[in-house]
Amino acid sequence: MLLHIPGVLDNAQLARFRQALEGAAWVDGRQTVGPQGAKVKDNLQLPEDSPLRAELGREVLAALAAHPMYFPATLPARTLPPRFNRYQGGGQYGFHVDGSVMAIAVAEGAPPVNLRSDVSCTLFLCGPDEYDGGELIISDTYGEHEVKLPAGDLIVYPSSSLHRVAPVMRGARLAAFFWVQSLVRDDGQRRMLFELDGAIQALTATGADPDAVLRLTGVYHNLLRRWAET
Ligand SMILES: O=C(O)CCC(=O)C(=O)O
Ligand SMILES: [Fe+2]
Repeated sequence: MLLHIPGVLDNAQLARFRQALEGAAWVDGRQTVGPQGAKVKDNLQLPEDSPLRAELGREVLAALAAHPMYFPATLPARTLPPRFNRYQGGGQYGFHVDGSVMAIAVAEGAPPVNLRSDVSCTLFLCGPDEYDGGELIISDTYGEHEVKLPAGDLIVYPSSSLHRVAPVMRGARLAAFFWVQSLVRDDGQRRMLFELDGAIQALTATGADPDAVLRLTGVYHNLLRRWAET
């Protein structure tokens, strides 16, 4: 499921993020990929251990937790602390598939745990007029989808899809990106749950028969109980 989640960060947050990232020390983005990815990746990232990455990443996670669409869309079990990237001067990331299993630190001194990437996320930090190119192009069974969203908006897409970022020929494209291990591994099941949740919310908001809404809510939870891996 390719899903656009608008308004994750507000203008004040975006202004702070942008100011902090403008002055940041960036490193070669190839540091976080294997040899295949490195052949097609040409961008910059905040260093893995950068305090700025940790601080802004926490703020992104807090904003996501407060957004009504994020939880039903992704059903997060584990999330990679967000990374931040920058493409400029023709920088791009050619077609690739994201790594399926990643190690994430959970607590200081504790051994890392594995995260299975089910959902890939990009949070756009620059508006579409600020740079030329830089579309995130996601290839699935319906063809190729070009995504270039307003600043503060998030795209979520299945980690199983091939995708690329087109060269940025003018300006700079700043984004946060991260992966989620979902409680529900299967994209089709997750999508049905999201649709069902949306329909229940809409019925509730329009004052539908509460008994029918309760029964549908029961179906939602019983499907989630059946499909969730915790
Ligand atoms: O910059 C983006 O939108 C996506 C980056 C990406 O695909 C990756 O780092 O694996
Ligand atoms: Fe990727």
